Amino acid sequence: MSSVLIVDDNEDLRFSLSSVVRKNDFSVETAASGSEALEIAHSSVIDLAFLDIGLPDLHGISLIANLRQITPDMGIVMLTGLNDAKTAVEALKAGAFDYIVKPFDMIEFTTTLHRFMQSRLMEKKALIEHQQDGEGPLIGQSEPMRRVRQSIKTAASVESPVLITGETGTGKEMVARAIHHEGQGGHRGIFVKVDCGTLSANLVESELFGYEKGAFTDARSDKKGLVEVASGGTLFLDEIGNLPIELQPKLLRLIEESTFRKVGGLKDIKVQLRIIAATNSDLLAAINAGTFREDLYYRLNVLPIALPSLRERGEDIVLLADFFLHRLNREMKRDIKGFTNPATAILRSYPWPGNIRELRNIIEREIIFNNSGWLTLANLVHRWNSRDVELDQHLLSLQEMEKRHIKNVLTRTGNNKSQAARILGISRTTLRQKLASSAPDK
Ligand SMILES: Nc1ncnc2c1ncn2[C@@H]1O[C@H](COP(=O)(O)OP(=O)(O)OP(=O)(O)O)[C@@H](O)[C@H]1O
Repeated sequence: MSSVLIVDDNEDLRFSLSSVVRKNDFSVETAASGSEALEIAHSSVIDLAFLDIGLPDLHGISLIANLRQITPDMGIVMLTGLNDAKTAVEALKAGAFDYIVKPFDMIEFTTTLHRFMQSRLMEKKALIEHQQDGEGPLIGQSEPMRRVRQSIKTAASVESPVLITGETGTGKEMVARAIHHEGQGGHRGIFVKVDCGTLSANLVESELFGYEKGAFTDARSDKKGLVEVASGGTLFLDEIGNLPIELQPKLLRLIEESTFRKVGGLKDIKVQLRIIAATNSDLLAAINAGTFREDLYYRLNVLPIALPSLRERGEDIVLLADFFLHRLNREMKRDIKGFTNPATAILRSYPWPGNIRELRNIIEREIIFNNSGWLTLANLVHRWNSRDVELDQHLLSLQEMEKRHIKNVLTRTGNNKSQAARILGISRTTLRQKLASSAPDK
């Protein structure tokens, strides 16, 4: 939830404006004086402040400068008196986003509030533009996926942390995005992803929490961390098992107390955000190995969602394959008709160690090299390097050979089962069993 600050010495106005802000799903703080406002700005992440021009201790215009020193991109809307065009202009020059002339009605106030929040959302989205892939519908009707959908609904309706587990490529990030979009955060805030596995301990800390000017040699100015960028939205911590142990207490504090400190910072900053973590490693084993804190694990694991592997998802495999084919056809301006029957059988029996990501990539490659209009997945067969799969293949072909051989012998003997059994070297009962198990539809 984004945060709004109302600064006015009139208590009634503070009360009515803050209830309008709350009704619009933003969180709100109020201050009756300039000094109170500065105190709040020091200790909370504020997106937008409405400032009365005539405060008891400070002129509104000087307060703009002071607030902007603390949070350079805080949006400020000046509440000016009638016929005070000069102050309004001064406020805009000092960096205010807009001004509203008193007495104003609540529609004007709400419109200004939304106009600013909308532009703030766009700015934040631009900051993390490179992260916007991974959007799209969550495909799947299998029983395990129905349960996952139910968990997404539950998670979206509360604010507690969520821990998503599952093999690589099973859709952990997609599920995290779905929770964000269905939940509160989706209306107002943004989804910020941090890959804990790709940065060194030092970098993760400043990337996550930001730093203050002078925190280290290169820190020539303050830098916002991703926690602050995600304020009002969702922070997605991917590969949480790789979060350096020395940073784990800082994350625990963020979850438990909703506060953090920038690198080199002396004050605690309050922030409202939703935390979703994901991992494909065994966190309990990491706890035993001393690389993951048990208290953090239990704090994150309030709402666990375990994603099934693709091979456990039955008919979803074919649904997903059709979905990717359809989408890639459109994106690549191709007109591939579908999968051949043997290719569909391969889709169902391949173990998909790389799960949905692997399925998508294979289909994409097949489309690129396809000239016939139907995907055969011929390359996939060659690429199968898993021994189990090869074994499965041989077993399947042996079964097939046995079936054909029995059929041949029966034809030669005019369907005489006793004679056929003798030739085959098996009993009549075994022959009957084999015939039953290789019935035409099997
Ligand atoms: N249910 C789904 N429907 C459609 N596409 C999906 C689904 N689940 C995953 N995908 C697609 O599969 C790919 C991998 O998904 P995602 O990145 O969410 O997996 P992950 O579990 O987070 O992977 P990793 O563990 O490697 O980070 C993405 O391209 C995603 O769009």
